[in-house]
Amino acid sequence: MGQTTTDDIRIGSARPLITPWVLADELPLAEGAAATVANGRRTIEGILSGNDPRVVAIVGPCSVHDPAALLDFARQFRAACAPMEDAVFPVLRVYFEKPRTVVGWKGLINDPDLDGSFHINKGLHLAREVLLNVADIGLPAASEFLDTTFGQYYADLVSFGAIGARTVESQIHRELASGLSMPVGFKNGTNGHIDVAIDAIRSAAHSHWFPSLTKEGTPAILRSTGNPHGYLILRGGKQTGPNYGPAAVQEAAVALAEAALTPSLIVDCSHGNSEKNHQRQAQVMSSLCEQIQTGQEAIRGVMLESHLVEGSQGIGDGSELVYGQSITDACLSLANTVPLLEQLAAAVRMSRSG
Ligand SMILES: O=C[C@H](O)[C@H](O)COP(=O)(O)O
Ligand SMILES: C=C(OP(=O)(O)O)C(=O)O
Repeated sequence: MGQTTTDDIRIGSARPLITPWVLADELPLAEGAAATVANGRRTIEGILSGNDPRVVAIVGPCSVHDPAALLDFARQFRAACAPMEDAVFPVLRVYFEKPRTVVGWKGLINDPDLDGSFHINKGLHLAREVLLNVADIGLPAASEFLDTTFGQYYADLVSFGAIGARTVESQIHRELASGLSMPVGFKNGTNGHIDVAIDAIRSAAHSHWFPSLTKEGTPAILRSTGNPHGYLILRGGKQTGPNYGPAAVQEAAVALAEAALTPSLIVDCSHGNSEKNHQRQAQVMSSLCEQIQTGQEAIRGVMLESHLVEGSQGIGDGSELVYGQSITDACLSLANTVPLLEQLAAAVRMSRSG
């Protein structure tokens, strides 16, 4: 009789994973792109820490599934924002990792062919390539870090990181954020409570020791120095409902100040704040503009889910998709997003002049 098996009983198969070093060697970061990333980080930090009067606008599809459509969006978004750059700093939402409520497509890295073939090495290549192209267009990128090691493959190309509502309470994500090189936004929890995000900002500001991967792919214990640029993102939630209104924003600003943090936050117009109706993002933006105009200084950033084509579509087998339409959360079209950004720019200008 053989030895009783106790290990890897539920691991069906394994494939080799490329190392971050090999990927960066194949897709290196050139000086021009590095400058775009670094300038983006610096500007976002300046705005969120209250030293730059502009507002950060993080805009783009819920998820990237078609790199060509994302880059098409990026070029049009950049051009549309050019006349507003005195008031609104544009950042492209470039999300590759999707946290699912139960199950579903988990993003371009996990399943780049959209068909359950899970070619993760291909997904990592595509993600890095997309981010290099976005930097070449001249836009800083924002992305959610979900897997705690994937950042090693592409974080050098990201100007703003997000920790999502489903992982904000997770210690390993707080450790990860403590070592990230860019400012990081922490969403309130899916129930809407902001205390967990404030705890996360405080935790990530500290140094941590945690296991990860070196660029060469070796397991290592890393020591972070702590991230002083953690910010709250209000996204509404199931128990509290939306939290973009004047009372909720003021309450959040007070809670940040009480925790000895900069009373500066970002409002996500989508998710719990739109109650998953993408068109309601316009209502959220109107309220934010009114608050900015009437002197609410805590609102330093907004997030909008937007793509070339309004709405969303089912993924099917991935072969018959409408170009430029989301396959995860429904988005506003870029055409319907630009007037909201113009409204925001006008509110920012007005608040500064008065
Ligand atoms: O942002 C995207 C979604 O809201 C998030 O991934 C959860 O999606 P799901 O509830 O459809 O799984
Ligand atoms: C999943 C997301 O948001 P949240 O964590 O707020 O649900 C997202 O922004 O893609």
